This record gives sequence, C-alpha cells and structure tokens, in this order.
Amino acid sequence: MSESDFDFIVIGGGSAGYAGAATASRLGLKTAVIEGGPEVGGLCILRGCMPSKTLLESGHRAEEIRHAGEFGLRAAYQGADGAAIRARKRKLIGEFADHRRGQLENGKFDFIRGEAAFVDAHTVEVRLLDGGTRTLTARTFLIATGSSIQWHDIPGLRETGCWTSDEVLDSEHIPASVVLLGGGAIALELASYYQGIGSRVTVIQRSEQVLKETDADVAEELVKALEHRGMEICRKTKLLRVERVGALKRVHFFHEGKERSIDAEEIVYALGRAPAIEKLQLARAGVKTGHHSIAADLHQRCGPTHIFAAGDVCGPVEVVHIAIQQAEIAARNAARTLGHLDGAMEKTDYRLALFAVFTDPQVAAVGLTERDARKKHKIVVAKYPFADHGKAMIHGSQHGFVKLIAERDSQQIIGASCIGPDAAELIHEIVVAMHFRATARDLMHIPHYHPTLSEIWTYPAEEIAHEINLMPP
Ligand SMILES: Cc1cc2nc3c(=O)[nH]c(=O)nc-3n(C[C@H](O)[C@H](O)[C@H](O)COP(=O)(O)OP(=O)(O)OC[C@H]3O[C@@H](n4cnc5c(N)ncnc54)[C@H](O)[C@@H]3O)c2cc1C
Ligand SMILES: NC(=O)c1ccc[n+]([C@@H]2O[C@H](COP(=O)([O-])OP(=O)(O)OC[C@H]3O[C@@H](n4cnc5c(N)ncnc54)[C@H](O)[C@@H]3O)[C@@H](O)[C@H]2O)c1
Repeated sequence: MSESDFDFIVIGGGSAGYAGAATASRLGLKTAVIEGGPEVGGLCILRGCMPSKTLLESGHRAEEIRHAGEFGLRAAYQGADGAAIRARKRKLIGEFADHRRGQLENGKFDFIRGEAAFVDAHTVEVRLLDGGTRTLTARTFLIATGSSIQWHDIPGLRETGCWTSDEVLDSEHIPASVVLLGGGAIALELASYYQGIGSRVTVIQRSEQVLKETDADVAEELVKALEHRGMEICRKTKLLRVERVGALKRVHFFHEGKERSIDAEEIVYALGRAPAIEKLQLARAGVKTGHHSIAADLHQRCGPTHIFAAGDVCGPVEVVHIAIQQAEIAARNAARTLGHLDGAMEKTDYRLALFAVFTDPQVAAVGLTERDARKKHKIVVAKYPFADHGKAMIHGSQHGFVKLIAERDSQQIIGASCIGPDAAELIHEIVVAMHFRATARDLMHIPHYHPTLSEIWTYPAEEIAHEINLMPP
C-alpha cells in the first residue's frame, strides 16, 4: 500500500527525531515519525545520558562517603548494592521513556513503529514492527537514526566476550575488577562510576591524550585526578589480544615499550560509536555519505535539497543538545523549503559548542579549545586552580582548574574549560557570557556571591583584563 502527502517524514524517534517532528508540526507541516527500535525513547533516555548519570550519582555518593572523615564525620563505605542501583535506574528511565512515548504519541504527528529505508528520494518503505510494510512519500525528510557501537577487530574479543555501555547500564552485577578499552567520554564516565563504587579499574587508551575533544592540559589534569582516586590509566598503548583465563578475562597490550597483560572480571568495550546508516539505502535517495557518516552542511542538508540530517547520524559532535539544535534548524529549513516559513535558511552555529563529561571530577568546555583558538586567533589565556579557591577548599576539592580564553583584539571570551567540582554546571555561566559576546572585563565586573564555586571565573577574567591592559592603572 502506498500513502502519500507528508510534508516532513522523520526517520528515528530519539532526541533529534522528536525535536525535529515537534518543531515541524508546530509550523503546520504534516509530519510523521518512524521509529524502528524495540523500545521507544532513543539513546539518551534508554542507554545513554540518563542511565549513565544515574549510575554515576551512586558512584559519586560512594566517593563522598569514603571522604566523610575529612569533614569530621564518622561513616564507612560498606559497598554497593547492584540490584538497588539498577532498580533506581530502571524506575527513573521508565519514567523518562514514558514521558517521551507520550510526546511521540500525542497525535500532533503520525508515529509509526517500524524500520525505514529509502526507495527513492521521496519514498520510504517501512518494515512495521508488528508485521507487514508501509510505503510513505514526503516532500522533505529528516534522517535522525543515531549511532551504534563501532566494533574494532581485537583478536579473541568475540570468543572471550565483553560488556559495552549497554550491559554496564543494565547489570545488577558489579564486577570486582574492570578493564575499560578506550579513553573517551563513555570509558571514563563508566570508569569513574566503577571506581566510585569500589571496583578495581584499569583504562587502556590508544593515544597519549584521553578525551580528544578537550585541551591536553585538561585531559592531563583529569588523568591525574582519576589516578589519585586509585584508577590505573594506561596511555600510548596498542591492544594485542584478549583471552579468558579461568574466571577472569585477560587483555594483552603494548605499553611503554613492552607487552603487558591485565586480568579483570569484566572487559568494557568503549572504542567509539558509528552513525546508524547501513539499513537506510541512502544511495537510492542520493544522500551524500562520507567516511561511513552522512555529510550534512550547516543547513543540515545532506545532498538533495529536501533531505536533512541531525544528531549522531551526522555529527560533528555526538551530544544531545547539538542533536536537538540541528533537528530544530532542519525542521525550520524544511518548512522554508516548502514555503511554510519566511526568511533565509538557517545555519547551525557551533560558536557555543558545549561538552561535558560527568566523571569525578567533572570536565566541561565551551567554544574553542585553546588548541583550536591558537590556530585561528591571537589569544590571551588565563587559568586558576580550584586548590587555591576558598569555596573549593571548603568543598574538599584538590584537583582541577578553570581556563578562560579571550581574543586579544576584540577582548571577547571565545572559549573556556573547567575541570573540577560541578564543572558541568559552572561552565554555563561562560555559555551565557559568550552568548552575549562578553569580554573578560565584563565577566570580571559581573557580581559573584561569596563564597561560591562560580566566583572562581573572576580570577582568570581579571588576569586577562590586566594582560590586555584594559584595567585602569
Ligand atoms: C553511555 C552514553 C552516555 C551518554 N551521555 C551523554 C551525556 O551525558 N550528554 C550528552 O549530551 N550526550 C550523551 N551521550 C550521547 C547522546 O546519547 C547522543 O548524542 C544522543 O542521544 C543522540 O540522539 P539522536 O537522536 O541522534 O539518536 P538516537 O537517540 O539514537 O535516536 C535514533 C533513533 O533512530 C531509530 N532508528 C535507527 N535506524 C532506524 C531506521 N532505519 N528506521 C527507523 N528508526 C530507526 C533508533 O531506534 C533510535 O531510537 C551518551 C551516549 C552514550 C552511549
Ligand atoms: N558526557 C557526554 O556528553 C557523553 C558521555 C558519553 C558519550 N558521549 C558521546 O558518545 C560518543 C561515543 O563515546 P565513546 O567514548 O565511545 O567514543 P569516543 O570516540 O569519544 O572515544 C573512543 C576512545 O577510544 C580510543 N580508542 C579507539 N581505538 C582504540 C584502541 N584500539 N585501543 C585503545 N583505545 C582506542 C580513542 O582514542 C578514544 O579516546 C562520543 O562522541 C561522545 O560525544 C557523550
């Protein structure tokens, strides 16, 4: 059966897909969302941000209990109850997923459960989850199919078995020892959780720097802080093979010029994710792909002018707020293409790109890294350590710093990083400042309550203002 006449079909009902559909239907576009997963909710809710942050909260609280003595309190950490941690996670995720299902089924657009593939540039065929197929046509499309785990060939891994973030997030068993493969956000957040609740944790990262998205000094400080908590982080490694040895799993790798091996109860594979495009038959629609990903332009178009993409499926940054921003822009640009909205086509603006990692301590950054800023601008950079900041000292924080980057001529803040307590919250002050194109001097003059963690930003702001010679003598 062929049905016609959608203005906007969204493939994928995750964060990007829902945001795109909600925007399009508000603009009066006849919209359908096609969701092919067995569960409704998308990665963020079901197996990404929300479950991982729920677990991390338990790890963080365990760490606080361990430090109770420092604050004059008698408390002893007696271990974690994996079943209770999972039950809390399942309850919260169930509520978030129910809410998302309600939003998708509220009748503002058609919500179709099935897996879509292009037949041609205006037609998709949907293999319905409850059997049969449907053929749908539309004048514009949004591809928002997200990502899946990218498997690298590591000898012995398949036979030995391993966990991915999916298993970690839904297991009631807490392994006594864990080896995490990879040094990205997923590996380090899960490592931080396990370290917190008391597992012995080793991280094996290929290159020298963990968290490639950040500056080297930030990544280095994170390694120092995590190692201080007792974690082993091996960098500049080459994975060789994996095998089972009795009840344990053994990872062989090159490190510091020699072959080493580490035994652990479980291996957690976190070597990256890849765009989920293999089932979409993109060539039939003329969609541009590059290096196994969809090549979307700043209008979120990906080849044909009526096909847009948003979220993990196209990158360049695989985080939720960017997925939502791209999808909303794509929906508005689709409405413009169809004459439902006036004005020039919008472009996605990455000036305020944000990144946060919820390790203990947290890492967060906005705008340009120092590495990229140096390539493009004349800059002034200032840092201030939490170890020298009154409220952070009261807080018991020993590690971390804030870093502010300003463009020398315009004096505008063009980037910032923070590693330390509540970094993912603290960074938002700089997001707002950068949104209004504030200078370091503006930031220095904005009132900050004392004593707060937030007032730490005024120190690098003051240093930059001095250095740019804006301060009165
Ligand atoms: C462990 C983990 C922790 C994370 N933590 C954070 C965090 O703290 N903060 C943050 O910002 N980001 C985090 N992320 C990343 C974040 O989850 C993703 O960037 C975001 O969820 C991507 O949204 P999306 O809409 O692009 O994709 P998804 O939410 O994956 O949605 C894609 C949807 O498309 C469906 N689909 C796929 N193919 C088809 C098809 N052919 N037909 C129909 N439907 C299809 C899928 O079933 C899925 O529901 C984390 C990721 C992981 C794995
Ligand atoms: N807090 C957050 O916002 C958050 C949390 C989790 C995930 N995410 C998103 O999910 C996506 C996937 O995260 P990820 O951590 O899986 O991927 P990633 O690509 O960020 O990290 C993978 C890491 O594995 C390393 N690696 C690759 N091959 C290796 C090998 N053979 N040996 C050792 N190390 C190797 C890489 O150098 C890299 O550090 C990211 O894009 C991230 O943005 C975001």
